[in-house]
Order: sequence, then C-alpha cells, then structure tokens
Amino acid sequence: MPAPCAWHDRGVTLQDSPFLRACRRLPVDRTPVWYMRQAGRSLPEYRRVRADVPMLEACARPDMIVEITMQPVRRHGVDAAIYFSDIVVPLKAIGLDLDIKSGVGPVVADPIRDADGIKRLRELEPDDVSFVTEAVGTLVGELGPTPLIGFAGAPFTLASYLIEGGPSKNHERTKALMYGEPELWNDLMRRLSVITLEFLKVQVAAGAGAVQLFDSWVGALSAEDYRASVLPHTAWIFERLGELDVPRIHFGVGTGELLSLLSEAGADVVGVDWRVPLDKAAQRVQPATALQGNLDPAALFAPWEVVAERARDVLTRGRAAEGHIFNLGHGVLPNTDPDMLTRLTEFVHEESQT
Ligand SMILES: Cc1c2[nH]c(c1CCC(=O)O)Cc1[nH]c(c(CCC(=O)O)c1C)Cc1[nH]c(c(CCC(=O)O)c1C)Cc1[nH]c(c(C)c1CCC(=O)O)C2
Repeated sequence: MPAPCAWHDRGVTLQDSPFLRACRRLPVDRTPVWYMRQAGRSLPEYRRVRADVPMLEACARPDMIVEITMQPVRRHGVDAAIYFSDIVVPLKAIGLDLDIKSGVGPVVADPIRDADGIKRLRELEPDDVSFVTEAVGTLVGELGPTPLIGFAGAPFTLASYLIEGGPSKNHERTKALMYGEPELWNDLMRRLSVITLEFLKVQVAAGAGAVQLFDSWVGALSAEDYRASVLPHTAWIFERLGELDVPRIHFGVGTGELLSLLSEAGADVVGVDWRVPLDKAAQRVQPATALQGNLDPAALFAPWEVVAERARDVLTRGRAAEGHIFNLGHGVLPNTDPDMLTRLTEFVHEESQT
C-alpha cells in the first residue's frame, strides 16, 4: 500500500521538522531558517519563468505556483517553503478589479470608501480558489518532509490597499474611515476577516503545515488604535485558526510598540522586524510564544563578514526566546545576491547546530 505508507512517513518526518518543532517551542538540533519573499525577483530562475506571465496570472496557475514555490527550497536548502501567491489573490478571486504592478504593488481600480463599496466584499468560497487547493496538494507531495507555510494578508493591511487604492505611506484615508466611521470600519474588517480565514483554511485543508498572517503595515497605528480597531478582528481569525492545529505566525513591520498586542491576538509565533533585538522582543510577547526574525534585509548588501556577524548576533539573542525561527526582519529585497542567502542558510545551520 504505497500511498498510505508514504503519507504516514511524511506525517512523522514532517512533524519532526525543525521548523514545526521550533514553532511549537520544542527542542531542535539546529535553528530553522526561511525567508519572507524567498521566492521572487532575487532569483534568476524566478525572473525567467515570470518573464511573459503577469503576476496575478502566475498566482492562479498551479504549474507556476509549484515551480516558483520550489525554487528557493532547491537553491537555498531552507527549512520551509512559503506558498507563492500574494495577499490580494483572495480579493481578486471574489471579483474585485485589481492588479499588481511591478515595482509598485497592488492597485485597486475602484477603491472601497463607503457602505456600497464594502458590500462588494462577498465571502470567499473554496471553489473561487480551486487553483490553491490543486497547487498546495502537488506541493506537499513534492516537498516531502519540508513544511509548506500558507499565508494571507491581515484585515488592516488588506483594508489599506482597498481604501487607498494602492500602496500608501501615511494610510490617511484608511485612518479617516477607522477614526471617523467606526461602524463602517468594523463591517469592512469583519468581511475581510471572513475572507482571510477562509483563504487560510483552504490552504491548510490542502496540506499547508503552518500559516502566517501578514499585517505588514499595521506598525502605522498606535497601540490604543490597534487595540480598539484591529486586535478584535485579528484575534477572531487566530481563535478560529486554533481549531486547525497548525502553528500560527503573526508578522508586521515597525511593530516595536505593538509586539505584546500582536502576541495577545493569539499567534504561536510572532515575527519581529530588524528594529527590535530578539531578546527584547522576547520580553514583550506573551509567555509560550516563539519568535521569528530578524536580520535586516538591507544587511545582505554589506560584505559577508558583516552579514555573518549580524546573523550570529540574531542567533544569540534568539536564544532568549522560547523557540526561534531565523528569518529576515522583512522580505528579501529584489536586488539581493541570491548566493548571500544560500550562504546565510548554511551559516545559520552550522552556527546553531547542537
Ligand atoms: C504587503 C504585501 C504584498 N504582498 C505580500 C505582502 C506581505 C509581505 C510583505 O510585507 O512584504 C505577501 C507576498 N507577496 C508575495 C509573496 C510570496 C511568497 C514569498 O514570500 O516568497 C508573499 C508572502 C509574492 C510577490 N508579490 C509581489 C511580487 C513582485 C511581483 C513581480 O515579480 O513583479 C512577488 C514576488 C508584488 C507585491 N505585492 C505586494 C507588494 C508590496 C508587492 C511588491 C511590489 C514590487 O516591488 O514590485 C503586497
């Protein structure tokens, strides 16, 4: 009975993977490492396969998703794969007119700024993203004992793109709605939470071994505003994800003042950007929380000796956490030399070996 046996073996070794063990705060024989945006423009093989295919088309084609997700695993030997997609994919799947412009990011044709706009956000059905189910299924087969991380954008970060119509420095229209029309804001956040939860559930049902919620731009908020207007929604998502029995990672940029609240929202692992050393971050999160991070992605442009010294410092400080997954403090920058990432992966493994 080869098929059930293969699944059984995979189950055992997958759960023993350093990444899943570190997420669960279990002892590991080496610190696991992966990189946000490890699939993408830093890799020549990515640029080749994406050459004639628009981003959102690539995100809807299982063959492209599988190939691009596998590329950094093959090249760098990282301890986890992250599903190749984008945070706006579920919004496109429910029919919103949006695109991803290279060098810019998501752009929304008709931004959502009032009650009528919010009504356009219908629930996501698994059939809307059947390509996700297919791609994840193929990927977990190919990855074997290497875990696949599913992901979604968190409601605040999605709301910012939808309200502003594209990337924003100050999030002024977003804050205007949040501060000025709390009922509309909460309606928008509730609808986005339902979509986000469903998108993550589809990935887990198809075999993703962990999930990461990206609230990339939430560092724009004060702690009070985060607690009042964002935390209840994010906590709702994490509570429901808790029923799925996969580790939950919560990440944002510029969240030094928010780390305890990010952790309060219910994640098993909190991702930290490069601004807060991990030993300090460990004091800010709830007990029984692992940390992920946090080498400055720009440090990879310095000479190798500098990278190595800083990576060693991250590992040392990471020992203060109850579990540590090595990562960058934000995504890989497009012009990063991919050989630096391969070398860094080997270095983290060697340095942390017990
Ligand atoms: C804020 C955000 C977005 N998308 C995402 C976030 C949260 C993570 C973060 O904070 O960086 C999440 C994301 N987007 C992408 C991934 C792939 C998986 C991985 O991490 O390797 C992930 C996890 C692919 C992508 N998403 C995008 C690319 C670049 C598209 C291209 O190759 O032209 C990739 C590989 C486009 C995108 N999409 C978005 C931005 C800001 C951009 C970059 C715009 C640009 O500089 O061109 C929105």
